[in-house]
Amino acid sequence: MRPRALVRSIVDASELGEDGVLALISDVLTSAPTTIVGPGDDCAVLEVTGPVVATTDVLVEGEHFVQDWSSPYDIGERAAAQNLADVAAMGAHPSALVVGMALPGHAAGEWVRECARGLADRARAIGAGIEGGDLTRSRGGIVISVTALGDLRGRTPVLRSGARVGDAIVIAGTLGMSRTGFELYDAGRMTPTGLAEEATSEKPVRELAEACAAVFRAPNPPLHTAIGAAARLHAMMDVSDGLARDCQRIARASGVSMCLDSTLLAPDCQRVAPLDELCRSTAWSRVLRGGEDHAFVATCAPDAIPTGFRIIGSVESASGIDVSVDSQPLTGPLGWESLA
Ligand SMILES: Nc1ncnc2c1ncn2[C@@H]1O[C@H](COP(=O)(O)OP(=O)(O)OP(=O)(O)O)[C@@H](O)[C@H]1O
Ligand SMILES: Cc1ncc(C[n+]2csc(CCOP(=O)(O)O)c2C)c(N)n1
Ligand SMILES: [Mg+2]
Repeated sequence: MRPRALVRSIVDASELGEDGVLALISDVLTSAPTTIVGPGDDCAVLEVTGPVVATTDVLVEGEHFVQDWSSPYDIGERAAAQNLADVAAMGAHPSALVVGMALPGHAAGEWVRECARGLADRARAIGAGIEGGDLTRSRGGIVISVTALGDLRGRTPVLRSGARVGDAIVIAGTLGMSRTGFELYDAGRMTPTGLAEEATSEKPVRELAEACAAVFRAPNPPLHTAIGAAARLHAMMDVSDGLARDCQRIARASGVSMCLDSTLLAPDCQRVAPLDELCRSTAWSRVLRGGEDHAFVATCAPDAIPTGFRIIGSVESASGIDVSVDSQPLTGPLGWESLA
């Protein structure tokens, strides 16, 4: 099992200095074989052919992760995963990550190394390198900013604006698990050593809670499934803010209505429902409005569902209602609102 405790004692970033921290993580940051100049110079130099996709996501301590809940390795994996999911959601192959870290002076060098290891392991698993970054001081909490680049390999990008009337709405990956994990941590029911003793004694429920907590700490979206399906998909995005909110983004970008079918989402609800008593919202709400599993929601011709995707609804002509469930408009918040 990975070390989950924050190791503060070894050597502080302020003692190590920028060059010292860089030296500490340099062997962890593996560059891709095709890279011309990796970490160490003013810029990386990458071999690129054709269009490049580019995306950035910023993770802020207290907003996106909490050190009491997540290990530095988890946080590195999460930072990589959510950027890799954005690249895959365009139908592109991730090729490079560039990582900025703002660290409080007391952050342990070992913390940074573990975080870098999480980043590098996830990047390597999909064939991408960590090609550079920046280290600076933060007088607040830790901030990690990841820029990801990807290669379309001759394909056209899969946009949010491509959904067509008559398409099926399809999904690959889990829904509601990250939100369930978040609610368990937030209520103090999930602790670094597992589900609090008094929460439940049923083993399957404990295992489910652990699985949801793991998805919250570091989601594992099916990147290969999304990239492999791209040629058949008309529109796609990764679900970061909630299924309903992200369907609304596709609806608005494509000028269509996204009609979800609750019976087709029932398996997702049933998966997380055993934890209802320990959560503050219902399984249905966690599935519909919870984000951060980074599942892929897409649309495609109903007779051409790609491997690894399943139908959850249909695309209909714009009715003034962006997202409906069983023909009823959704009321209340559709998902996470970052600046609220
Ligand atoms: N500060 C900014 N400057 C320029 N463009 C931005 C800025 N912030 C967001 N955007 C653009 O707005 C769009 C939506 O951004 P958003 O961060 O919501 O992406 P997302 O993939 O939907 O969500 P998430 O950040 O949860 O992955 C993206 O195309 C993004 O590049
Ligand atoms: C400590 C803590 N509190 C709440 C959440 C939930 N959360 C934060 S950002 C976000 C959506 C994407 O936002 P952005 O657009 O900022 O990337 C969600 C669902 C969390 N991960 N950690
Ligand atoms: Mg996205």
